[in-house]
This record gives sequence, C-alpha cells and structure tokens, in this order.
Amino acid sequence: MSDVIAFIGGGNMATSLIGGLIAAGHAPGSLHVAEPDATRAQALRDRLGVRVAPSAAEIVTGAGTLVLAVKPQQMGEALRGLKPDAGACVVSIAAGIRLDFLRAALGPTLHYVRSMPNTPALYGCGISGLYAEPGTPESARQRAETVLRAAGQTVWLNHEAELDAVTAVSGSGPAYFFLLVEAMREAGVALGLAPATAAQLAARTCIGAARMIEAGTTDVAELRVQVTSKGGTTQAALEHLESAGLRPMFREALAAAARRSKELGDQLGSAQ
Ligand SMILES: NC(=O)C1=CN([C@@H]2O[C@H](COP(=O)(O)OP(=O)(O)OC[C@H]3O[C@@H](n4cnc5c(N)ncnc54)[C@H](O)[C@@H]3O)[C@@H](O)[C@H]2O)C=CC1
Ligand SMILES: O=C(O)[C@@H]1CCC=N1
Repeated sequence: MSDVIAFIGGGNMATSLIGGLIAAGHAPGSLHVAEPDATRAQALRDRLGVRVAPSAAEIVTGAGTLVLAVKPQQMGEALRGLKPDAGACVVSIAAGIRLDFLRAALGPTLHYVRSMPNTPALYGCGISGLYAEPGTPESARQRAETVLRAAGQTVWLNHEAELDAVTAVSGSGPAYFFLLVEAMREAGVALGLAPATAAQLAARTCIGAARMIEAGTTDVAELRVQVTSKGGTTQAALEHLESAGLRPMFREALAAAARRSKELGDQLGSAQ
C-alpha cells in the first residue's frame, strides 16, 4: 500500500496529528487533507505545506491510510459515496463512532482501527487509546500506530467499549485541567492577587506539578502527601475539597463523558 495518509477533516485534531507526522519526518507531500472550510484549507497549505482539497472524494484514491477527523455528527455525510482503495487502513479518531458504523459506510475490503487521541498531541505529548478487532492485520495496526505515535504515547485496548472510558479520562481530560487552572486563578484574584499574577501562579503550578508526575519517580498520591504538612495550609484546602466531594464528583463527571461517548455511538450507529 502507498505511504500517502489522507485526512478527512482538517480541523484542530487533524492539524495536530499532521504537525506531529511532519515533525517525525513525514514528507508534507505525502499528507493529503480534505477540508471544505476555505480559510482552514489555506492555513494548512501555508503552514504545513500539505495538499488540501475541498472534498474527501478528491484525496482518498491512492491513500494507504485514511484518518477520519470530522465531528461524529459529520461522519455519515463525510463518508457518503467514498471509495478508498481496497486494503487501505481507516483510522477514526471520532468520539463514539463504532467500527460497525465505519464498515457499513465504507465496506468490508478495508481495515479499521478506532482511536481516541487528545489535544496535547499538538506538542507531541498526547496519549491515544487504540482498538482494532482480532484478525486486523499487523500492517494495518502499524499504520494506525504511525499516525498516533507522532502525537505522543499509544495504548492498545482489548475491547472497543473501553474507548468510551478512554474518551472520558484522556480524550476529554485536558479540559478538566484547564478548568482547574481557571478555577485556581479565579480563586487567586478573589484573594486579592492581580489577575496576571494569579494566572501566572496557577498555570506555572500546574505545569510544575505535571513535570513532577512525568518524572515518574513517585506516585501522585505520595507527591500530594509530600506537599501536605500536618496541620498546614494544604491540609486545610484538601480537607475542603474532599468534604465537598471532589472524588465522587470526578467519578460522576467521567461517567457522564463515557455515557455520552456511548450515546453518540448508539445514535449514529443507527443513522446509516
Ligand atoms: N478536540 C478534541 O479534544 C478531540 C477531538 N476528537 C475527535 O476528533 C474529531 C475532530 O475534532 P476537532 O478536530 O476538534 O473538530 P474540528 O471541528 O476542529 O474539525 C473538524 C473539521 O472537519 C471539517 N469537515 C466537516 N465536514 C467535512 C467533510 N464532509 N469532509 C471533510 N472535512 C469536513 C470541518 O470543516 C472541520 O475543519 C471529532 O470526531 C472528535 O470527536 C478526538 C480527541 C480529542
Ligand atoms: O468533547 C468531545 O466530544 C471530544 C472528544 C474528546 C475530546 N473532545
């Protein structure tokens, strides 16, 4: 199969993945994108030097890998009437969209991988869950791995349904951290700090804490204990967060995200 990778949809996630592939040494000329939004299309040409066409039909022929990067609700329309080359590997990054849906839309002669990346892919420090059915050739798995590895780490899953949980934890996860930084800087302002100072303190603290997690030498629970002096300030804050129900709140929030991922699949699964 050819080394050409065709992206259907050239939005935020596709742009991150394409940037990662180019940084990993892929020739921009081997990356083709279907993007109907003229402004986005031009930005992709100018910034990344890839070939961009307004519709998927113009780029799928000759591609060994297709990356489906439209919104779940746009997928049915985006795939209608497409005829990729037999044997090509189709990698979907769309939340909720199931392999059955893709096979019904594109036929049985292709190989399918479903994945869930996240936005830190933009800096090559994302993480993606991937799933392919048993019997999917190793070469197709490798094609998917190539795309997602350029965005960060990959984790292969044993069951397709696990992707709902992956979406809840890591797909949507960056937003939880951004909300936390927003809340911390708002709290800093409420305590009398200048907005810019509160923003700098909150952001840098999260980045520093992330670096400590990344070092991987100490479990996060132990890292938390190390900050928490007995009878001190951290303990006062953490007791408040725990008694206000932060942990059950996270369990419920992530359950809502996983439920929504499953619902998207249920709704769109019957939309063919
Ligand atoms: N944004 C995120 O954090 C993550 C998103 N995803 C998934 O990635 C997918 C894309 O999300 P984003 O990049 O955030 O959305 P986006 O809206 O930035 O990108 C989608 C792009 O598809 C284009 N498009 C629409 N119809 C099309 C068609 N028929 N043919 C070709 N292109 C078409 C749109 O013009 C748009 O540029 C979604 O399915 C989402 O579930 C997965 C992981 C994380
Ligand atoms: O919110 C969403 O539906 C997408 C999937 C994971 C992150 N963003």
